[in-house]
Amino acid sequence: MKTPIELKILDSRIGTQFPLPAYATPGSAGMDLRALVDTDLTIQPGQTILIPTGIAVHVADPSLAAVILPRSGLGHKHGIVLGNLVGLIDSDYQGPLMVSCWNRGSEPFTIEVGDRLAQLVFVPIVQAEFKLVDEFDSSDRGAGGFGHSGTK
Ligand SMILES: O=c1ccn([C@H]2C[C@H](O)[C@@H](COP(=O)(O)OP(=O)(O)OP(=O)(O)O)O2)c(=O)[nH]1
Ligand SMILES: [Mg+2]
Repeated sequence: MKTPIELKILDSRIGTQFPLPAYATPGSAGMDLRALVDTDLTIQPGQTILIPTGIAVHVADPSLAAVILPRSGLGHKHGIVLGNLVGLIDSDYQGPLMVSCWNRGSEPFTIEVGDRLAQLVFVPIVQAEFKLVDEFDSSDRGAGGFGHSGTK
C-alpha cells in the first residue's frame, strides 16, 4: 500500500524529458531526485552548490517526513554527497525541493542536466512532548556513552 503525497511540477522538463521520481524496483526505499539545472555544471573539490529538483512535495501529515540522502555510488566513488549531510523535509514545507550538493572529493565532478543526484525517502515521525522530571528511572547504561564500552 503506497501513501499518496501531493507533488507539484515546478520545471516542465519533469514529466516530459525526465520522469517523475519513482521507485526503481518494488523494494526500493528511495526515489532518485534529478538535477533540474539549466546547463551542465562542474562542482569543484570542496565546493557546495544548491541544485533544484524541479518539484515540490507537500507531505502534509505531521506523522511523516521525507529525508534526502546521498546515492552510494556518487558518494563512494566520486565524493558527491550532501552539503547538509542529510536533508530533512518537514511535513509542512511546500517550497521547491532542493539538493545541497557537496563535492568532498579531490576531482572536479560534472553534473549533467537531469542526472540522478540524491534520493528521497519518506519516513514515519513521532513528535515528542517533554515531561520534566528530576530523576530518571535507572537504566543499565546510565550516563555511559561516546564509546565508553570500547571496541573489542
Ligand atoms: O536538503 C534539503 C533540506 C531542507 N529542504 C527544505 C525542506 C525543509 O522543510 C526546509 C527547511 O529545512 P531545515 O529545517 O533543515 O533548515 P533550516 O536551516 O532549519 O531552515 P528553516 O529555518 O527554514 O527551518 O528546507 C530542502 O529542500 N532540501
Ligand atoms: Mg528548520
